[in-house]
Amino acid sequence: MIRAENLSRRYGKHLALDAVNFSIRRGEILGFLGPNGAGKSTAMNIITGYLSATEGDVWVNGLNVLDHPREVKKCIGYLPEKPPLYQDMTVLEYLGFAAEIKGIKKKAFATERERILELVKIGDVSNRRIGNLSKGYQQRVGLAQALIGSPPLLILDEPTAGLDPKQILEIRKLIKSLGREHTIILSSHILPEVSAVCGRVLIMNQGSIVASDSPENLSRRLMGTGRIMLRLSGEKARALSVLEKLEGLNSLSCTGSSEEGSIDLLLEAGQETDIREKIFFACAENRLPILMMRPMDMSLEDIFLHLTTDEKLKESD
Ligand SMILES: Nc1ncnc2c1ncn2[C@@H]1O[C@H](COP(=O)(O)OP(=O)(O)OP(=O)(O)O)[C@@H](O)[C@H]1O
Repeated sequence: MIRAENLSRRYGKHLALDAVNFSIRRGEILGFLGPNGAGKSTAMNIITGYLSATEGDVWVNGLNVLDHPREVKKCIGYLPEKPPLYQDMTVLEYLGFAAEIKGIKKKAFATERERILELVKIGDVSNRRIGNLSKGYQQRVGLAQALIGSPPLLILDEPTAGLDPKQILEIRKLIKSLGREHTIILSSHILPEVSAVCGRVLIMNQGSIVASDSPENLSRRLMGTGRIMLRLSGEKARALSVLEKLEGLNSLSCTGSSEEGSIDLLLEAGQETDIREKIFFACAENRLPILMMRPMDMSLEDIFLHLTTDEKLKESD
């Protein structure tokens, strides 16, 4: 559905997008995830044709965005970070206006209007002035505008920004349901958002893509069995002397004691190294009963920080 090759964008001297490559299959819900300034909006604006790339190409539905701007725009429903809603118009007036701008005939719009109002659940406010609606409702109106003309591709820039927790859940649910009929790209700097909604995540940082995978695979890949929490019954000094001899162990520390006569330990091995069996046999041979052994999961939050916190970022903090 979308293919981007070597996309770069400079703003003056600043390289906001640095030769990124990605593609999106039809039917995917893809999340652009990254801290502020990572280049998410820039990438989205290039795909939609609102911004030109300094270098590189994007194809939407096989059409080069630069060569076929009108056709490409027709395939895309775009919800910018700050949707240009006219506060003095009623919802219906605004949607009619948006349809007109998209070149959709009045008759065609009239037939899809009810479906869209129903889909984004704004039928009950359709005659109210946009300026009087809550932020959540305004976001729905923005989404309704993007859905006019049934574009196969939806691009949603920070669709839940500024909403309260209840509104966030509702919009996420709505986006998920839209995913049945549309290919969707959404950007977010909120991790739970992308893991809740997206099938695949592109993690961006400082204009580059630092990871691309499903939320589950990202967790699995980085989680590994590298860090293990262990609770043993026995004496601390003896436990440490047995465990520190383990092959493949990078670090060992005692984190306290949560049961009488036991000791809690944190063991770290290399990312790809599974030392659980070694721990078991070493403890068994030395008569140190294992009360608990648990690999420590790396949350998507940890992964994100791991991938996006580098020396450059630390310097600028
Ligand atoms: N019109 C512009 N002129 C100059 N610099 C810009 C312009 N637009 C964006 N930038 C810079 O380009 C970089 C990428 O911005 P972009 O808006 O794409 O990031 P983002 O990941 O969408 O961030 P956010 O979540 O804050 O919207 C930032 O450093 C930003 O300051």
